[in-house]
Parts: sequence; structure tokens; C-alpha cells
Amino acid sequence: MTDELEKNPAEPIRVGVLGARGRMGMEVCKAVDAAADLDLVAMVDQGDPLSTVADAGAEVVVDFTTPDVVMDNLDWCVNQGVNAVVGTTGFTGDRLERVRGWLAGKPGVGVVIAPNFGIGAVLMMQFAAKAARHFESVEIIEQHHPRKLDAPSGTATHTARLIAQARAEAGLGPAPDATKDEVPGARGAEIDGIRVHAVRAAGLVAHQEVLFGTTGETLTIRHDSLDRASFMPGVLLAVRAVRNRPGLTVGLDPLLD
Ligand SMILES: NC(=O)c1ccc[n+]([C@@H]2O[C@H](COP(=O)([O-])OP(=O)(O)OC[C@H]3O[C@@H](n4cnc5c(N)ncnc54)[C@H](O)[C@@H]3O)[C@@H](O)[C@H]2O)c1
Ligand SMILES: O=C(O)C1=N[C@H](C(=O)O)CCC1
Repeated sequence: MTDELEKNPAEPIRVGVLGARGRMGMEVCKAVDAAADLDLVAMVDQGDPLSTVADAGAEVVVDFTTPDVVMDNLDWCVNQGVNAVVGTTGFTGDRLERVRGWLAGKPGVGVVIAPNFGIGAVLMMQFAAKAARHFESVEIIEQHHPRKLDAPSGTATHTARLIAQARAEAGLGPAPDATKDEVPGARGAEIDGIRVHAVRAAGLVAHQEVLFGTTGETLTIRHDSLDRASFMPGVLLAVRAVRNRPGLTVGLDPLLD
């Protein structure tokens, strides 16, 4: 699917969407449809055969499905030589390693997996990683709409990992905390030693605060996605880039640079 002819920039990129009837999938279909350099050739949701994507000659698949089906979708895409842009959450280190393994057998195929395609959210994570070494305390509070299936969010998990890595590099130990968890969960979940709290409320879309503290001062870094349209510039950026990025790209940062 990724031969030189199809990479010709004069030809619109043929795009298939998995999870096309979902909240994000519908927004992606709209955005792809509106882009002059992209052709929406397949819309697949639960119950539709994945062969629809191959039959339509899609060069790039965008997946916004669910954490329990995304690995099978991705396995199929890589096998078929179809590049993939994945926004679906649930990518543990182990899952990423499996994807790398599949891609090793399919040189030329590109996969971009990003926990958050919002440009502001990517910057929020970068700022948090930069601030991390300067503060002894840090907690992450993510807030989402109540129909979200997973917690904590992929964004919060990714942010926690970045912060933990920066703290380790700076030689910081665990954040000070004398509190006893009287009720399990009262102090949130722990990802790589970083506390993460997940809030679900009607009216919210996708929001995150990273709260840092040290003697006499706090720093709060906050990002709000108020509309799913906020993710589209990042998704389209990845769709346009993925054919020229064989292998696995995690996060949007390398594409923004
Ligand atoms: N990376 C980002 O920027 C970003 C942004 C928003 C949401 N997300 C993530 O994207 C995912 C989807 O979010 P959503 O709010 O659109 O959820 P949603 O429930 O509205 O949509 C998921 C869709 O996938 C469909 N689906 C289920 N199994 C399928 C299968 N086997 N094949 C094809 N389609 C299938 C469902 O029927 C549904 O229409 C979640 O994991 C969410 O966390 C990521
Ligand atoms: O609405 C969702 O679901 C979102 N999921 C991603 C996550 O889990 O981080 C990104 C933000 C929106």
C-alpha cells in the first residue's frame, strides 16, 4: 500500500476510519472529508469487516475505537501494509513493544500512536516534563466526559510517565506524603510513582491539570479541550506524515518538531 506512486504528494491520500460512528470517528470523517489533499475512502465501525479498508485501497487508517479492539485492528493494518494513526488509548509499554515487533517484519509501514492529538495538550505534557525536576510534589488531575470507558486517561498515564522519568533523571525520590489512605482510592491511582486522579462529569470534554508544589509555591499547568475539533489538526498532521515515517512513532512531539 505504500509504494512510491501512492506517496506522490499530488495524489490525495486515501484514508479509512475505524470507529467511524463514534464521537471521535465522526469528527475525523468530517475533517478528512473537508481536506482537499485527503480522500475518505472507508468508514468502518463495530460489525463491519476490516476488509472494507483494503477493498477501498486505503493507504492510511485512523483508529479511534476502544482499548479492547485496537490491538487486533492494528495487527491487521500492519499485516496488510496499511499505515495507521491511532488515537485509541490503552497503550501500555508491553503493547507498544508488540506493535514494534509487528512493524519489524513490515519495513515501510508507519504507525503513529498518540495519547492526545491536541496541540495544547502536547505542549502541556512538554511543559510538565520540563517543570518536573524543580518540584518535590506533583499530582495529576484529569477530567473527562462520563461516557469515557477508561481511567486514568491515556494523556494522564503518558504525562505521569514523562514526569517520573524527569524526576528519576534529576535524582528526586517519592513526593512527600504522610497521608494514610483511609478509604482505598482516596489518594488516587499511582503510575510510575505519580498520583493520578480521574474525574468524570457531564459537560466536560477532556481536561487535565498537573499540580506541582515546593516550599512556598505551587505551579499548575492546565489544558482544556472544549470541543473534539481541537484534536483534528493533530490527527490530520499525523495522517499526512505517517506514510513517510516507517516504524513506530509514539506521541505527536516528533511531528510538531
Ligand atoms: N488521542 C486522542 O487525542 C484522543 C481524543 C479523544 C479520544 N481518544 C480515545 O479514542 C477512543 C475513542 O473515543 P470516543 O470518545 O470516540 O469513543 P466512542 O465510544 O464514541 O467511539 C468508539 C467507536 O468505536 C466503535 N468500535 C468498537 N469496536 C470496533 C471495532 N472492532 N471496529 C470498528 N469500530 C469499533 C464503536 O462502535 C464506537 O462507534 C478512546 O480510547 C478515547 O480515549 C483519544
Ligand atoms: O474523550 C476521551 O476519551 C479522550 N481520551 C484521550 C485520553 O484518554 O487521554 C484523550 C482526551 C480525550
